[in-house]
Amino acid sequence: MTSQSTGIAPAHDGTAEPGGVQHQRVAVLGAGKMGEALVSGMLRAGKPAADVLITARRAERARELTERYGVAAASNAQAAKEADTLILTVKPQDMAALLEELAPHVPSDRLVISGAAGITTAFVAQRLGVPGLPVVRVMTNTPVLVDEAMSAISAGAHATDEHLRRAEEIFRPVGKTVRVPESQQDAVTALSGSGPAYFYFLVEAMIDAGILLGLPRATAHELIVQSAIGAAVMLRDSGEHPVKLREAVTSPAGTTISAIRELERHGVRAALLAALEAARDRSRELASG
Ligand SMILES: NC(=O)C1=CN([C@@H]2O[C@H](COP(=O)(O)OP(=O)(O)OC[C@H]3O[C@@H](n4cnc5c(N)ncnc54)[C@H](OP(=O)(O)O)[C@@H]3O)[C@@H](O)[C@H]2O)C=CC1
Ligand SMILES: O=C(O)[C@@H]1CCC=N1
Repeated sequence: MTSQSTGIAPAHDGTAEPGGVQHQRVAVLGAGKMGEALVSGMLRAGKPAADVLITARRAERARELTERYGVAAASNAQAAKEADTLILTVKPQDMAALLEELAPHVPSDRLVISGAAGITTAFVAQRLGVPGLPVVRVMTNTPVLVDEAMSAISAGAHATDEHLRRAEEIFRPVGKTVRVPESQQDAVTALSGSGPAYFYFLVEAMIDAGILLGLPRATAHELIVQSAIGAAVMLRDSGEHPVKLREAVTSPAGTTISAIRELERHGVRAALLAALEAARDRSRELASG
């Protein structure tokens, strides 16, 4: 473990600060892609850099983040001591090792938020071994980078409404939040956690179709990306069911129905059902390594 330590200000007494939990110190443990996105989101939302800590496995990565965001880097043990809320953003496969390292250092008044696919709050609580420790599980997604994340939040055995609200305060500024029972988190991971990848995949395939039809790649890209944005905004803002929106595009004996017939003939709907089921199953497996 080569976690870095740079000068960390004295620990905050979060409760003594005006503004409540906004002023509590948050540590992002394992600040990779998602961890960095969360750090940048918290700072965009107005959290002072002095209230955010990061940990990284590589010194170079820690330095990169401290230079880019002005946040302090700490070892995992220091972060557990200094921060009120610990957000774990390591890969599921690295979670057991991180928890083993953290276990001797986590005081019982910390809130632990796990953002890893498949990792249950029970997995985290059992390995930390701190009686009564509140653990919250959150599945967010990469649009956290543009403040359009979908984050689903679940309480572990000792997490109260207040803990869920603290998690929401962190994730709401970077998008939408919903509360779900933890039993739904593997399905959530398959839908919204991985979801952006499916849309990128579709866009990529449609751009290829544009090439097949003889369009320049740049033109195909612009046409499809703007169509995706327009469709997404209509889905969000019209409140209409997607079937209704699709029917409005689909003229009798027109072009769209010819395309839909091919999508159905090639089993695209069935492929999506199977794909998301596979993602849900993989999420279930991740806690077992
Ligand atoms: N990417 C996505 O779209 C989404 C990811 N998630 C979840 O978020 C988590 C992170 O994913 P992502 O950001 O893509 O992954 P990354 O690999 O980019 O980030 C994880 C980071 O944790 C670091 N790390 C590993 N072990 C330790 C340790 N013991 N101490 C400190 N740092 C450590 C890694 O270091 P190193 O660089 O050396 O490997 C890496 O930088 C995963 O659990 C994933 O399931 C959730 C929703 C969406
Ligand atoms: O692919 C993964 O495992 C992660 C979790 C959800 C999105 N990306």
